[in-house]
Amino acid sequence: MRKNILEVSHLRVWDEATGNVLVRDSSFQVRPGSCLSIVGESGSGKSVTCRAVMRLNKSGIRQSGDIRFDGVELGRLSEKEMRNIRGKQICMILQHGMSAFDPSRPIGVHVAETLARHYGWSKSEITAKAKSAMESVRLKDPIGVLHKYPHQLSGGMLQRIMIALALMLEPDLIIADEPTTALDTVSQFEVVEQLMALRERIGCAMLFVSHDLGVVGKLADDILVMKEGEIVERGSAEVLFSNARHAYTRELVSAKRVLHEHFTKVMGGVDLADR
Ligand SMILES: Nc1ncnc2c1ncn2[C@@H]1O[C@H](COP(=O)(O)OP(=O)(O)OP(=O)(O)O)[C@@H](O)[C@H]1O
Repeated sequence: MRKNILEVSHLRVWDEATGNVLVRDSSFQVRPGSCLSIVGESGSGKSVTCRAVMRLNKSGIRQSGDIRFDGVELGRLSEKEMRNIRGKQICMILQHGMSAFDPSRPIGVHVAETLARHYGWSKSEITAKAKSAMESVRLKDPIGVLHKYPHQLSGGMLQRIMIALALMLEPDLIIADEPTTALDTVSQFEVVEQLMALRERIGCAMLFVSHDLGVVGKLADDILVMKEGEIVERGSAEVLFSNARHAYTRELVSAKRVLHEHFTKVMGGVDLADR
């Protein structure tokens, strides 16, 4: 059997200024091609965990423990080596597309620079590949979109551009931190569909953070539940949804059911979650 693509052992993250521990002693693995979802209430340490893997927490935030990506201990890499891994081997899809793109430059410039940094493609090759990837995430008029600035596009469009970029970069791991939270319901479904298609096409693994268990149910093979910086439960999605052991997980699952029933009722009986 192939080794895990990501192995996190005894990750501890703390705020140097206050001494507050943000993640206590977190260990988990992601198998190649599988999706591990981290769920939990706001402030439980999900984003800090993702940023620790990417080594992107703010400078006052310290971390210890061992993070291995494809067998390589990321903590030992120089910042330059880490930059080569980010994007090409690990792609991050963030909650707000706006924060992922430079607001002062058209989207196409960002896309071209990212691709040129990792591949030696010519300008015309980049345009052709970007056009085809953007069409496959159902973005209309891709060339027009490449000329737009981030503020001229909707949140759902920016998320799909990030997914298109991941399609072109073909990373081994995608870290998606609440990629659907800021979107309206229709865009949420479109983005989840595209993330599922992306996994199918490039076979990448995924670390998927969300507090929306409906979305998690569509994507996750395995789930970690975090609370106050600690992993309080873990297991396969199937087992966790039907047979949660921890009271907190049961609360999450039943809150999801109530929301889901309410949603079905207000939609006049149409169950979008099962589309
Ligand atoms: N730059 C920072 N400086 C100090 N504390 C921070 C910083 N970033 C996050 N924290 C703290 O770390 C804890 C975990 O935050 P984190 O953003 O990981 O939570 P989360 O589970 O992702 O929540 P959400 O679902 O709201 O995004 C919180 O108590 C937060 O206040």
